[in-house]
Amino acid sequence: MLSVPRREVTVSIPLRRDDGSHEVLIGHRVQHNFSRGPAKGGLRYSPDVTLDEVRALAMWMTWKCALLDVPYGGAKGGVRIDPRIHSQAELERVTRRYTSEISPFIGPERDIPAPDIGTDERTMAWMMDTYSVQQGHTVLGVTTGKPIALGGSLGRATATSRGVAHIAFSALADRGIAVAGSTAVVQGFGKVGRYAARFLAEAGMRVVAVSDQYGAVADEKGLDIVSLEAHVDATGSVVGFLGSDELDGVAMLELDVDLLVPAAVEGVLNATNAPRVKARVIVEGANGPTTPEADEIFRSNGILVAPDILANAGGVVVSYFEWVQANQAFWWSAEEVEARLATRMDLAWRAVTEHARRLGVPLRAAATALAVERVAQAHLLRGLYP
Ligand SMILES: NC(=O)C1=CN([C@@H]2O[C@H](COP(=O)(O)OP(=O)(O)OC[C@H]3O[C@@H](n4cnc5c(N)ncnc54)[C@H](OP(=O)(O)O)[C@@H]3O)[C@@H](O)[C@H]2O)C=CC1
Ligand SMILES: O=C(O)CCC(=O)C(=O)O
Repeated sequence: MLSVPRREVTVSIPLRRDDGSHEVLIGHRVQHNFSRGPAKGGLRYSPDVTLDEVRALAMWMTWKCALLDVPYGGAKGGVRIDPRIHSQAELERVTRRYTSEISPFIGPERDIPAPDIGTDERTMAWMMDTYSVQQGHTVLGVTTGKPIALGGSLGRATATSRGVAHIAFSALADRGIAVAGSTAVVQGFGKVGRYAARFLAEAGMRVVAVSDQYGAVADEKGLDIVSLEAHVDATGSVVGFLGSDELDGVAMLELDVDLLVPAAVEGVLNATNAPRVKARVIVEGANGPTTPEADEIFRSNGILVAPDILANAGGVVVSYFEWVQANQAFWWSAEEVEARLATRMDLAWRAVTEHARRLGVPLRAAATALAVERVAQAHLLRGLYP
């Protein structure tokens, strides 16, 4: 039961473009597991989305939620669309139609979407509104990652990156590397990469290179992340940042640094480039950035890899906090959110490293084993054929 999704929904989404033409898009929502509670996971807008990718991402959500002990199963959604070539009005129409199509399967007690690649708090607001209109009343708990003014939680926008930074500091300490003065590279400058770079720099690390889809920029003295954020807001890319050197985004992954944070897409660390990766520690901000072949190479080369289901779990932890707050209509301070997030990340880091030592396996195997055990236990306690 754990090796296959419990439910998969594929929908056709007719879109009227602003110029009057029409196209039909494909969307998916895969619910991998409900044993520990409602399904939970992001919604991705990307031209590369496939059902198989969404299946894998949904399964990772199940393990992530179990590892961090949030009371959810796992799900993921995807629409095959390039959000960069569509207007806001078109994206709104797509989001509303996709939500209508999947609305029998979502809800605060069923499945709770959140942002992922290519979606944001506005997408979650449209989804919440569409679902609420169908229900006849406002249902704040149907999505997370919403705007603060509409039932979002303080700290959700930065939560994944805070968790990544938290795990990065623990992993560097594990390798005896002092945070202040050490070097880092961050791939991806979106919702996760941008704040991860900011938090690493704030802690005194030299972030020597970052990238996006258009290329990479580098500065061996350490990039000024606050100015870089302003440049990205103004131009839409890291490329062309004043005073930086241009670099190939793939070659950037092979720089000799203490920490590498892939925070973009799957499979970027693979059998081809893994033998050339020189980072001492890799902390997976993205889901699935390392292929199994690369993982094996990192293991034999002594590189410590903090796996995605641990390293990027801060987002779903604060999504859980948002859902709890929305369902109770009682809001926490940013300090409360961040303190609770730090406690959970710390507990998970300790549990995984202790399990890894006990079993004599890498962190990914230990994290997965712990998570699968928890889900299997819940599944069996409900009865073999629930
Ligand atoms: N958002 C969240 O809370 C969570 C996200 N994740 C995972 O983190 C990863 C990033 O998600 P998120 O930040 O939300 O997504 P965003 O869409 O906000 O950002 C994605 C970033 O990756 C860049 N990118 C895409 N392809 C490449 C490439 N080939 N090389 C370099 N950069 C690239 C994009 O570039 P450009 O800006 O040019 O488009 C963008 O900067 C995904 O794997 C996601 O599943 C995991 C847990 C939670
Ligand atoms: O916040 C959430 O519910 C899920 C975030 C997500 O998609 C992920 O962790 O990969």
